[in-house]
Amino acid sequence: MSRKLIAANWKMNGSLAQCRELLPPLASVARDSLPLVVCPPACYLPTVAALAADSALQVGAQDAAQHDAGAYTGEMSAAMLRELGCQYAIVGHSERRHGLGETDDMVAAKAAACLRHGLTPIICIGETQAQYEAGQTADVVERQVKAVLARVVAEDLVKTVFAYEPVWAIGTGLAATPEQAQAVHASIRALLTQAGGGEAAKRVPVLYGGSVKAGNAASLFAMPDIDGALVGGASLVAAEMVAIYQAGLNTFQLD
Ligand SMILES: O=C[C@H](O)COP(=O)(O)O
Repeated sequence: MSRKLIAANWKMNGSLAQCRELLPPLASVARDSLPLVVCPPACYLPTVAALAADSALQVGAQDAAQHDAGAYTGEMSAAMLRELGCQYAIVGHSERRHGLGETDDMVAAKAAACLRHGLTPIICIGETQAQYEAGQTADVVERQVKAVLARVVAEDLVKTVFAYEPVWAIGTGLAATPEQAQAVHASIRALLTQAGGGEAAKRVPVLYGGSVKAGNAASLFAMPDIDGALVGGASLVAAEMVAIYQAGLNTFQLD
């Protein structure tokens, strides 16, 4: 299995009409050799799963509860998301960490809940602008990765995906340079090696997110430790998302 992967995070955008407009072009280009995961708002998951059904497209949620069931109004469990047709769930997106107060430990618990129910967690990590300017990127990323490692055993680590998303690059049009992102990705890979041995380092995709678009995707994908992208704004434009995916098909060495 290739460790490359590209995911679209629609955030709180879209409509039923947009699902019907955005899915067919993606379904027609998606290949098994490079997983393409669409993460719409939860209410559109059944529609997106139905539209993806006869293609190689895969479906992901934007969040998953840390608990399996109970009195947690508004939450959706990993098992429920599986029933809706999800194979993946994003956890720990910075908009939830910083906007909704999710802690490192909550994010790690969400990743563990996904793994208990056969969902692949796409675990987001990354420093804020203030942390970046204070030279704290390496420490922040290490702390966020280690919180996950404290809850996920090495055997399960190979079933995860990490996404490095510097908060200052999200939705700003100011992507990290390929070299900046590569340096952080290499440090994440080193942490995975320490925790899970060579197997985890070899198999866990480490995606980059933050202002990825058709124009910069290929240069990011050319870096040895950048295994794909978690795309926000550009994923709402079918032609952009198709072009980003095609940059992956053209740049990555796929099995
Ligand atoms: O999950 C996606 C990221 O937050 C990136 O968003 P963006 O591509 O709009 O910068």
